[in-house]
Amino acid sequence: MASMMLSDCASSTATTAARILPFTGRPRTQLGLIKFHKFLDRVNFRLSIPKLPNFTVQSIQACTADTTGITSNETSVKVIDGKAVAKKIREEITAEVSQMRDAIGVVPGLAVILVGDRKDSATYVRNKKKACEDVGIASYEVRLPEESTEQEVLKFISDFNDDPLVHGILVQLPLPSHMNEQNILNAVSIEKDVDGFHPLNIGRLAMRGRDPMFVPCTPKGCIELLHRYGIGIKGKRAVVIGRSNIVGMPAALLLQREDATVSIVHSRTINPEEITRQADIIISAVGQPNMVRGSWIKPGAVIIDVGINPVEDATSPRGYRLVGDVCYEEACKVASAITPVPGGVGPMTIAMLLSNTLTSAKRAHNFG
Ligand SMILES: NC(=O)C1=CN([C@@H]2O[C@H](COP(=O)(O)OP(=O)(O)OC[C@H]3O[C@@H](n4cnc5c(N)ncnc54)[C@H](OP(=O)(O)O)[C@@H]3O)[C@@H](O)[C@H]2O)C=CC1
Ligand SMILES: Nc1nc(=O)c2c([nH]1)NC[C@@H]1CN(c3ccc(C(=O)N[C@@H](CCC(=O)O)C(=O)O)cc3)C=[N+]21
Repeated sequence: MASMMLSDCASSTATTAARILPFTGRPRTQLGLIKFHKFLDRVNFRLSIPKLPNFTVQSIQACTADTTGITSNETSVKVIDGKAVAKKIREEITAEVSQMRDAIGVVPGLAVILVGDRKDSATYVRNKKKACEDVGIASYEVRLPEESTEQEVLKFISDFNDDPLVHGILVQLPLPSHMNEQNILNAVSIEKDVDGFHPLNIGRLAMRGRDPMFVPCTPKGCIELLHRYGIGIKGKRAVVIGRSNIVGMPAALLLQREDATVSIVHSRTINPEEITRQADIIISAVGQPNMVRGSWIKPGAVIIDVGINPVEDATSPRGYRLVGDVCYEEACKVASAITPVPGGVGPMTIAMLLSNTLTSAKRAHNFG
């Protein structure tokens, strides 16, 4: 296994570099089965999560500084500030939550189920819980050990489905490999499916004239960014790179609903560069640092970079930093607008989760 530094795409001349991936080996800590939400108000339950995740290192292709042939527009690129937009949305949600509480004495509730002890998942769940607290949404959290059974997870889902205090249920992905993800996602009531991953919600998203109860948070956040920055979608050529159930596929469906003409690039696509270069709007959700180079981008295109890739960085206090799928420095020379990583789509995903939970509570109580 290689163990080298990943360099910035603007400065590296190396052909391979190190990529840091979440540790997927056997967990070191085993936690008992805890039905946490019943005790939430009384028990201050904390896990000790080390700051640094465990990593494995993989070889990847690095970017180089070679931008020959790229039309430069470095002075005019707009950085799409997802962090700032997400903050504004959270403020809007805070106001609505307090209105609802004052008017009918109800606060929205989000239940999060985390199975196993992946450090990245634990961090995401902690961030979601903190975001709920900040806007006044009640959060109920269940942490189950890696070796829990599917039946145990299904039982918690069933209890949350029946719990009137819970308006949204999120099962953190990925699940341990011995569990059937489909069975688990199917079990979430579509009225509480704030992730929008239930097949009925996805199916409705795909159909003309039908509306899902919820739209998946990350793709919804991407579209929300385009809207709030006044970037038109109708009639535009859009390319989505990646076709996962949670990001790429629903992002393509949403763009199509917004009247874009959509192409999807995946791992079997022949000549992805040529297809991507036709796009006015690129949404990349691949998980490969620096895959989308300056030469893949049509001058003036808008880039939404969903990728969150930890790469080694000895100069960072954490020993790593996050980069997207797009070679940011090269893209800035060609694109008209781009989301940074971090601070782009990530904070929007959490804001959309809060928004979906609020919508669910309003619907359940016929409020607003
Ligand atoms: N910002 C946010 O809020 C979020 C960020 N993410 C990040 O987004 C990225 C993608 O996540 P996710 O969709 O869950 O990942 P998946 O691994 O589930 O899917 C990756 C997709 O990328 C495609 N792909 C892989 N390699 C290539 C390649 N070389 N060329 C073209 N396509 C390729 C795969 O194709 P195929 O289908 O053929 O295998 C697949 O469709 C990750 O970095 C993840 O961390 C994810 C969720 C939320
Ligand atoms: N059921 C389920 N729903 C999800 O929505 C879901 C999931 N499972 N599994 C994992 C992915 C990943 N995901 C992210 C959310 C926020 C950030 C985020 O806020 N990122 C910050 C950086 C955070 C940091 O610095 O570590 C940013 O981009 O600025 C990233 C990634 C949601 N996911």
